[in-house]
Amino acid sequence: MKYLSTRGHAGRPEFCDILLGGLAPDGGLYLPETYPQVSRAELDAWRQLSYAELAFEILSKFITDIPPADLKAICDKTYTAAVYCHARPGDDTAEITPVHWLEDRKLGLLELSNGPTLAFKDMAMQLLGNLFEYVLDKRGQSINILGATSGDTGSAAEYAMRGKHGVRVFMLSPHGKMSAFQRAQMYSLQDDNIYNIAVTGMFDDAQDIVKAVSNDAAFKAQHKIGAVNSINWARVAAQIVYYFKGYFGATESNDQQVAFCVPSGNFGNICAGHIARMMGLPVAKLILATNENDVLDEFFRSGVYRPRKTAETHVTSSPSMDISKASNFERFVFDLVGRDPQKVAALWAEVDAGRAFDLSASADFARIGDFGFVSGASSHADRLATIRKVFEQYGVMIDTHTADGVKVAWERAAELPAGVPLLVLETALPVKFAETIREALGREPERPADLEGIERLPQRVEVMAPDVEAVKRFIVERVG
Ligand SMILES: Cc1ncc(COP(=O)(O)O)c(C=O)c1O
Ligand SMILES: N[C@@H](CCOP(=O)(O)O)C(=O)O
Repeated sequence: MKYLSTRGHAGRPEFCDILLGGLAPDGGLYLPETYPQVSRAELDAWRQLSYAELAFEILSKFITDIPPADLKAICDKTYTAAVYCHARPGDDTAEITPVHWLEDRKLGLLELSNGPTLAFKDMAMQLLGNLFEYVLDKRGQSINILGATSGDTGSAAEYAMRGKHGVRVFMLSPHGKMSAFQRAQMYSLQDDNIYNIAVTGMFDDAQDIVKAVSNDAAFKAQHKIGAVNSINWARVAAQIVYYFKGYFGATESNDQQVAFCVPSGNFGNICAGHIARMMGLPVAKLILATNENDVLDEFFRSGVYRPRKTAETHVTSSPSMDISKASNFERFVFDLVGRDPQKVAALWAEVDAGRAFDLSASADFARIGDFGFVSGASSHADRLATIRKVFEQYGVMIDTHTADGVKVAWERAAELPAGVPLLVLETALPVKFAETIREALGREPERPADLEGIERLPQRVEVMAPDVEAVKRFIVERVG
């Protein structure tokens, strides 16, 4: 499988090169030259598979430069019940990502947050940790990962990369904007290969720094800079598996369709759903849910993409979705405009100059319905009401991001064809956002025993202005 850049760069790398490279040299994002298709016979054969087996089948379609036996071993090593051990009490722990029905076979949660850091990122990030180690060992190389987090990517990446040979992680987080639990998860790590930098800005400032460093080809090559954010295709590829697993969990036959509602920020998770649908997974609708930072909801309703500036980005009680410039949206727009890299490059020249673009009158936007997206937004009050309602009606405690999803799912469910089950992707567990859970329910969230007292551990973090050169200096001083 060869890959191309959304902005047209001529190289046609294979998977292992883009795993280590992250962003394309022209600043675009990598996508497969064509989306592999899944046949009915494959769907029939895959229905019974475990998560590890399914991941292997799907990833084999995208990764053709790792021998199948090695890829199988990496999937088996990654997806074990011991790693995904934070299941909701009473759920089938052997299944790794079970569906927890709220309304029988109608509305359910796809439990993706049972991994080490209690967020959906773990499912993909644990695989990336093992893929990096495998490829670096084979090539005798090392990598310095520069990442940005609004709260969950950071800890998921750091837990996945701790102790991996040849890997250092430099993670930028928004100073003072994450929950106490999220800060503790990252900043309490004392491993030699983990560096936390809190920037005095929002996630988008941190992500801009990551892209600026990555776009400095000489610095990137000299200091072996890599990425773990969903700008790295490997993250999106690993996230595609969620949708197939969710489909099999929610349906009884491959004649059925399913719908997904996805709490969204950087558009990485739902982008994987879009690709699963393009591969032939029977997905009736992809429902995108935002919080008060509603740039993406605005686009799907109006055709106008208007990234907000830092000062206009709200600090909310679903902080991991406090994103106003969604990196992966570029991947979707590439498909929307007929995979025309010149059009994408022109649109992102506007975005990079701090401006909006408007596709509302274009023939491309006229086809938006073909992609199955609908959207909605949620507020702090909605979040509290949804957390309460789900707890009172179904006895289930959900986190603030999942609550944004459930709120929008309820709003849009009536538009689905009759009999289509709707899964909300559970993107984190409630203990990560205890303050809001207390506000909603007047009680403490459930806390896994192994994460008891994490907020009291000593923390190690460097606070810095959002300055590309300062971040580069920090890296150089540590890697030599
Ligand atoms: C808990 C949670 N929910 C939702 C999101 C949004 O996902 P994405 O950025 O892939 O759209 C994130 C961030 O990735 C997250 O951490
Ligand atoms: N929501 C994420 C930020 C987006 O990160 P990505 O790695 O999925 O691109 C976070 O919680 O850090």
